[in-house]
Amino acid sequence: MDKSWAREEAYLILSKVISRGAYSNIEIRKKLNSSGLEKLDKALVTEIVNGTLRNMIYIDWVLSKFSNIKEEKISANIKNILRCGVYQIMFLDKIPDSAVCNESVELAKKYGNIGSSKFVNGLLRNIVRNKETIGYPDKGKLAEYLSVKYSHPAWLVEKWLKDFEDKFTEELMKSNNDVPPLTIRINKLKTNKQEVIDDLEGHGIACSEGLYNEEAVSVRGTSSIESLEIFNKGFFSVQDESSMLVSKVMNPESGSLIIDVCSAPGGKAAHMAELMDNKGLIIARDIHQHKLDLINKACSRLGINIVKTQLFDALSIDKAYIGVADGVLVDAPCSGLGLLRRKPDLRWKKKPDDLDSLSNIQYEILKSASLYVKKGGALIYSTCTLNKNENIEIVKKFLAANDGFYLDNIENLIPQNLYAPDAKEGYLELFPHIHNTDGFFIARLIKR
Ligand SMILES: C[S@@+](CC[C@H](N)C(=O)[O-])C[C@H]1O[C@@H](n2cnc3c(N)ncnc32)[C@H](O)[C@@H]1O
Repeated sequence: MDKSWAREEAYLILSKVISRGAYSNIEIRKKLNSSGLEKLDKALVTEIVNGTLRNMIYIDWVLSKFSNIKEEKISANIKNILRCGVYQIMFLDKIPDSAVCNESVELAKKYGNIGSSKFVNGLLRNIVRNKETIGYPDKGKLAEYLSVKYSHPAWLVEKWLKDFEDKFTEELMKSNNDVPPLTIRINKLKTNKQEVIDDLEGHGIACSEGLYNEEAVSVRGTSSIESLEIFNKGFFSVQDESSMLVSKVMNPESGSLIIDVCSAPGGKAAHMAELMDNKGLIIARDIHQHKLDLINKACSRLGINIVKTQLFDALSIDKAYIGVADGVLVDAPCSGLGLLRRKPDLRWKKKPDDLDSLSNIQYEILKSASLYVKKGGALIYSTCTLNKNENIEIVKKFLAANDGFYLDNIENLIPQNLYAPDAKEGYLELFPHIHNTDGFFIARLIKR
């Protein structure tokens, strides 16, 4: 297949994501499943789309340094063609710069006009001539320097510089630009780890042990693991190791009653059912019916029948379950700042206001959910974000108003090799640059 076609596909996906707010992972999957691209071309499309999105603030900074036309006067199509071009020039070795310039010019003729194609030609060739000396903004203005160098929005960099040490913030941002590992969770109800590894390796997929969880396997060399027969047979689920640790911290006993108040698409509910040997009852709730359907589909694939889905708003109180659950999981809707390396478009879709509104909802959900926990039962609060106001601050606020709960030492529930300095205090934080997992927060509270 012609490489230029792959790069045009990348530009079209990128335009949809940037200009029309589509989700990059969904658009990439849709396009690649329907196109006749070969494996290597698919990898190139994915790399250009995700790489451009990950590095967009830096790319726009480079463009602004060399463009003689103000950014707001450049049409969206031309801006996106330029962004793809600059990404390939600055970050990819495998495509000659001259080919990138020529193809960007052709795209500009097709999706712009002759005038804009001349502008693209001049601008990109100028960047190619100067690419070794472009550099970054002055390090003296640390927030601006980090924001441009690692392409994170300035408001987020400023926030993290307040919450964490400078070096910690830089390392976190750097690792957000890495391609994350793909991890699967073996379903012990149907198979064992070796059987899955043998099958995957037979398909040319490289496997290695997970870092922390015995049921985890890290896989490389595939973009379509969910199309394999053993996936359809329910032998495994795709899940990051951070998410697996939530169910470990719940530590549900076989035969127990668990209420998962924000459960779709059901990754943790299914994992808890596997840990419970499919015995007991897990009530899995969400406010979206179409998302509950995903849980039912996953459970039926995995051979799980103890998960009962219910459409229910976690902000409401269900009197039928007051004080009866052995465990309640609040895997709260959150700003998702722990997923920036997995979802490259998230960093510029989030706005600072989103964070404040979420923390109120999270607190209210935790308050309602706590009512279902029986004496001695566990209340787990988790998020996939790195924002203290949505994490430990929510737990502290809850404890200040509810002395019937206390934070429980989780040292014996988590793997020995997991760096978790706050485990004794009842919670843990995971960071991509420290743990090589998604960013996560998990706390375990017990009802007195
Ligand atoms: C972080 S996700 C849960 C992920 C899930 N626990 C898993 O492991 O697959 C948060 C979920 O909360 C749901 N949600 C948001 N607000 C809710 C509410 N008020 N009541 C119930 N569910 C809610 C969202 O639809 C979303 O599916």
